[in-house]
Amino acid sequence: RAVVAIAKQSVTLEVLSYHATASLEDAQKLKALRVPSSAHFNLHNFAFDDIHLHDEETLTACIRMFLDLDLVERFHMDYEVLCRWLLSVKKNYRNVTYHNWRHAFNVAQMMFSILTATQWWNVFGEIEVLALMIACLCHDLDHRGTNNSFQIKASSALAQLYSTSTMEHHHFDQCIMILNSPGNQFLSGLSPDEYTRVIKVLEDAILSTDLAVYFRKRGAFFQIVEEGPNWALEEHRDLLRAMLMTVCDLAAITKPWDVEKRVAELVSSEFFEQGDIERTELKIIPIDLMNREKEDQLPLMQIGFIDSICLPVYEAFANLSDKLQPLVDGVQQNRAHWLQLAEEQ
Ligand SMILES: CCCOc1ccc(S(=O)(=O)N2CCN(C)CC2)cc1-c1nc(CC)cc(=O)[nH]1
Ligand SMILES: [Zn+2]
Repeated sequence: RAVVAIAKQSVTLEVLSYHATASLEDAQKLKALRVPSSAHFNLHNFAFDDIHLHDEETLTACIRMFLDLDLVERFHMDYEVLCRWLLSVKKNYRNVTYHNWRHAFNVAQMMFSILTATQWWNVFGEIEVLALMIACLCHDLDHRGTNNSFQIKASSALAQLYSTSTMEHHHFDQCIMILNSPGNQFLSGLSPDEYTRVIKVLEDAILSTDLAVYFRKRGAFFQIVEEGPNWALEEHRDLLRAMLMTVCDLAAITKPWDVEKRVAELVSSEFFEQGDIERTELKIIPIDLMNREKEDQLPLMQIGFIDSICLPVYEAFANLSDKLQPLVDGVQQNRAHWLQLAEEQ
């Protein structure tokens, strides 16, 4: 009887772990695919738009970024395990309106294009580049389309676990769960010290995607940028990585108007969906940001978002590298579009 019980339990665990990670068959299919060049995907372009890519192509594009950053060779990655890990990460994003796999993929592409355009992959080093790319792909894992304040208001299981940066702690948790899952351990070629370092940088990077953390840290960052040349010093490195995560996370605001307009539509829909749940299930009136009845205020809210959150950090980065000036120009152009819409109201 004991044997049967153990057999049953292992089946249950297998089903659970199956649920959380991709199958070997799917990994072998991805492994067999050709991986087009970064030029084919337009991956070095700040104006990159994923809309024309099929899901499979987003995965081969991720492989292309890891290959071009020389991460596969340098960290002796087993190619099939890398494929399985990418599939598992994608599988652990829910089908929510905005915070889905496509958002994570776009954030990773922006990190790739910034690190290469500025040559900052040299400043950060291979371990930190590896950690930043993993962080971008994993930074919103298992997002439910609701924000931190909703978790607290709904006293969700996640809010019981983490009282601050609730979602971001959960995203990091999910990231570690996948990295430790059988068949997904694509970092097994790293030395123990290298692995420890990657996980530390990874945790800080994912946690810094909480805008509350960005607000807390950005003053010190702007000061360093003001002071001049020694922004690249080791002691400022973690602050730089934290700000870089925000820049990549919010990068839709820098994109050509047709992209920004489409993404803003997704962001507002997800906010309104949360507002609907707050109204029906939590019996509270949602804040304007999440209130469908205040939809007409959206252009003005975007202008406030641009002026108070976006422009300061994109301008600071453009001061560090003029290669990033196109990002500031993109934000300015979108600001003009939102202002035009606000004036038409
Ligand atoms: C597009 C629908 C309206 O979108 C917004 C409305 C208001 C503000 S806000 O700066 O006033 N502020 C941000 C901090 N919150 C805590 C309180 C509200 C931001 C956005 C917004 N956020 C994102 C990031 C997910 C992307 C984006 O495009 N727009
Ligand atoms: Zn995000």
